[in-house]
Amino acid sequence: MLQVNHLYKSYKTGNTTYEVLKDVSFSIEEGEFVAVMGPSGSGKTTLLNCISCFIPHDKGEILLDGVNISNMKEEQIAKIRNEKLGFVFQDFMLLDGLNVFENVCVPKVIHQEPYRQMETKAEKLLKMFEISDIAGKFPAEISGGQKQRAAVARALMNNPLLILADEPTGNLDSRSSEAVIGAFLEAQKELNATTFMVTHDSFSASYCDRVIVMKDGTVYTELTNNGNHREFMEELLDVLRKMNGGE
Ligand SMILES: Nc1ncnc2c1ncn2[C@@H]1O[C@H](COP(=O)(O)OP(=O)(O)OP(=O)(O)O)[C@@H](O)[C@H]1O
Repeated sequence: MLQVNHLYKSYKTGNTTYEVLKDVSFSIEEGEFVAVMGPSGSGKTTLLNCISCFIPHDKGEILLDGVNISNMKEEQIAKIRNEKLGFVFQDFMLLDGLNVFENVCVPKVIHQEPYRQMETKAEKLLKMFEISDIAGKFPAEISGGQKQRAAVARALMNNPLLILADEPTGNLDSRSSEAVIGAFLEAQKELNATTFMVTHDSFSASYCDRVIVMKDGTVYTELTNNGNHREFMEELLDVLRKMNGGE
């Protein structure tokens, strides 16, 4: 589904060039839920922004369902973002003037989809994420966990090939985080959704199939979940501790 091959990205500040991604390679299969973790400054957001086509990379390639989306033209990028990718952000990015139902429908409105079709799909997603009862409420009237579940529903409206989530539980307490991770897992189970999530939260990451750990702009290691999320969380915490120089 997603293949990242020998990706390099640097930022220029004045005369200085900072290499942030250095030969990053990995792949994600269809239907996988994968997290990327690592210390602050290790390049996680930069990696996500390159895959999202928000910023160009210097070298290497990014293949989405076999199509090379590296450094495409602006129009093509917009099409990929609208049709192939779904986004979930740390601060929800819901539109304050629209209710939950309308927010979830936004991607379909952009596509000018017939109302009845759009309504059926939105209702299905709201039900799946247990937010049907708040469909008529506005973002200011609902909890953070409910906002993020609405954002996950919105990301799924166009049946994207890949959902990109940037710290989706970063602003949530542990109960709400669990509900949001539950929404990603439900999307995986019911819709075979593929999700790539940047997170600092080992608890959330421990529900993923795989975790890619980054350090200094490279892939430090990849860990696979054996199905026991408690054991996986211990394993993750252990690797992060060791990487940070503990023991
Ligand atoms: N636009 C930019 N211009 C210059 N340097 C940047 C820019 N964006 C990020 N950086 C630098 O690139 C490095 C990697 O940043 P990035 O945000 O990708 O790391 P991260 O792993 O996501 O960190 P965090 O966990 O703190 O969000 C950092 O040293 C950062 O200061």
